[in-house]
Amino acid sequence: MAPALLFPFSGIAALALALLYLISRRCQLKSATVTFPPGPKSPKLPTLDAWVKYQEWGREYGDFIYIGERKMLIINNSQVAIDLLEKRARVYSDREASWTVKACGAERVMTLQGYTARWRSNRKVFNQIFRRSDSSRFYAVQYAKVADFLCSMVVAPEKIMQHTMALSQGIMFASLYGIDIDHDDTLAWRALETNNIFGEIFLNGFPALERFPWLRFMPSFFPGCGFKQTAREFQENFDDLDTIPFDRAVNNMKMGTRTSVIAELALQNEGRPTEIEMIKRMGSTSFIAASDTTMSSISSFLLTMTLHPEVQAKGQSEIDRVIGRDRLPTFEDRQSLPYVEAIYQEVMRLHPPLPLGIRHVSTEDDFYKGYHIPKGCAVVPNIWAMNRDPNVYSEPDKFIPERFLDSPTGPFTSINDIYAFGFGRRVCIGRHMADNTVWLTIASVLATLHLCKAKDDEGNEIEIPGEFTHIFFRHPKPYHSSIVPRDPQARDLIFELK
Ligand code: HEM
Repeated sequence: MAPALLFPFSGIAALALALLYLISRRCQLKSATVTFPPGPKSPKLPTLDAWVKYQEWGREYGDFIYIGERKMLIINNSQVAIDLLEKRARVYSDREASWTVKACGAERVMTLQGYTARWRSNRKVFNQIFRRSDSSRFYAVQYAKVADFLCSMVVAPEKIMQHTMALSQGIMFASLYGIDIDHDDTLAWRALETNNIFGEIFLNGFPALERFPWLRFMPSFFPGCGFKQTAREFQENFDDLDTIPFDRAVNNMKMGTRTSVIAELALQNEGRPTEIEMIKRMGSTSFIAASDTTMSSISSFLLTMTLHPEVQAKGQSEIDRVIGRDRLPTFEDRQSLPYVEAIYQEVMRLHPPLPLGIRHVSTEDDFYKGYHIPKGCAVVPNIWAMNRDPNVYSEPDKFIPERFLDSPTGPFTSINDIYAFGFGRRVCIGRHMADNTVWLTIASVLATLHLCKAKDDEGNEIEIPGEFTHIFFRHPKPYHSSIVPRDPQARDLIFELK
């Protein structure tokens, strides 16, 4: 038979097969006595260190736990996360559309948008800026801001937290808008406040509103409507973050004083209001998504170096051997510094800034390992537990960078293996930039600074409890330490850069 004649039959056959597949899948779903994955019945969900509790439940119920009452699946095992969130990304890439998100107008933040055409368009805009192949466009800012950071750490080491936040925020503002901001700039405060509310939105939402959605129609003074004030603050802060830096960047370019990634994108899209809105939102969302996370990773590194002087010394000696003492590390040196890489990997393993990632939501009924996962299920990747899986990591709670040197793949693995950046189609879009910022900071601090415990008036070391925050974003709590240049040569190097 001629191929042209075969065509309609093969089309019909394909259709019939697809139909059969759908029917058999439906039957599969129906015939099964719908067994949900195991999990505690009506548990009280923890608000503090939830990742630890979920890990404990994992020991009792297995690698994935279902909380029926909440339609929530908690994943404690990386292979399960890969199977569902990556291999079945078509089904598991939605986000929760809560009343809280709506009340805050937070659907404009890409991170919270459903798996829709709007999200896809936004992700394309982000990708134009943050794709791996263009990461080098941020190098100059990253070098400059890390150099500033080293100076600040020497000048006022007691303000370690402020400097770390200023570094994370500063890199983002300068990279996108070409603007330098101080940590006390209004925009920096706006971002911090917005992030705090963001944490609240992610964590539990506004419980009263979630329970009684009709409260959204009530005035602010109505009992239970306190959330309205928070929602208003979020919107106002976000409006400012959307517009103030964007306008400054565009003005700077018009005046010919400074160009920037955002201003150039805006120019290319002049007269296209929808695109301009997306670009504005890309800026503010990046800023919010980047600040606490990057700050957390760098803070965790600083704390671990203070607590593990032997690791710090090994990192320093690798840098001295490979690079010498008369310059700072650059991105070109990265592949020659396996121990520094192992330190970076170990920080990201033990201290993921978002221990529970960001929930994905399923858009179809699904079956996995004989269990039913219903449509609309919120899937919580417990990155914290995955990274402490005793079947993958020996002595998982200990900080041992050598584990990456000794692993068959070595420390230079794919960025996709760093679960701290999330999974599948929703994986962190800024991960290449973040990876570079955190690595460069680690290498530069090791090259120039000495971190150790502070001493009291009697010369005794002040113990560091090594505590971390417990809610949503996880980062070290303030502690006392001593930060000084490694020696006069390092001091000169730091101040020469200024
Ligand atoms: C150490 C730093 C960072 C960490 C640990 C981190 C981690 C994460 C995680 C866990 C997610 C959720 C992924 C998922 O849903 O599976 C995420 C999403 C996201 N991140 Fe990051 N992030 C970091 C830095 C950044 C930076 C610098 C940007 C700048 C653009 C950024 C922008 C975003 C955005 C926009 C999303 C939402 C993606 C989406 O929903 O499609 N992040 N990040």
